[in-house]
Amino acid sequence: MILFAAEKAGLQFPGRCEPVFSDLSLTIRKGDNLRLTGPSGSGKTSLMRMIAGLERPTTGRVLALPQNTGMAFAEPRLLPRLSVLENLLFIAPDAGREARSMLDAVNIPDLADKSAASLSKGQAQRVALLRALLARPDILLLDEAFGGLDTRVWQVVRDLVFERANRDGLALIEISHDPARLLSANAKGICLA
Ligand SMILES: Nc1ncnc2c1ncn2[C@@H]1O[C@H](COP(=O)(O)OP(=O)(O)OP(=O)(O)O)[C@@H](O)[C@H]1O
Repeated sequence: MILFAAEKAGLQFPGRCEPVFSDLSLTIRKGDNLRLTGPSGSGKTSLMRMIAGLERPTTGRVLALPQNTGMAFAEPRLLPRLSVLENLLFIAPDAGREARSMLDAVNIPDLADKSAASLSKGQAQRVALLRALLARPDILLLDEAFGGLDTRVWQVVRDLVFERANRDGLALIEISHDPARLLSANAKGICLA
């Protein structure tokens, strides 16, 4: 099943002489694992935003967009005035039981009622991932999302993502400058120059 397709897509921001990328044809199917690579400023995040439907190509065409995307970034972007659980229920109001069980799965069951503003970066990154998963995405987009995690916690996170990927067939798209922090060892690389 095709979740995203672009044909010869290019993206140029207003006021810029050069497009960020051009002539990019890409198809993402259910269950795919992709890694976006390329130097800083080459357009990895911009391409992710296009996959999520947040940027439109300025040349070429997008032929298919996913219905639901989940995104997590290096900066967790939680709502600081809400508790951890409230941040999760904001996305999925009826998923209280699932949210608590996911907090348990990533080793932070005691943080449910803590203020999001009081979390460490690694704790907040885990909550941001759970929020992305609770959106029931077809595609999970991870943009340097796990730099704050120690190896043991990172492995726990990886297990949860793959359990969901196997259950729901979600496609996984990752950006990480550190190959050791890629969840999928079998990800196909898309290199932006
Ligand atoms: N909204 C925007 N308006 C104008 N220029 C933008 C916008 N978003 C990104 N850019 C520019 O597009 C280029 C690609 O940015 P992007 O964040 O996609 O790169 P990246 O490969 O993800 O970089 P990094 O690895 O440093 O995170 C950069 O030159 C950036 O300044």
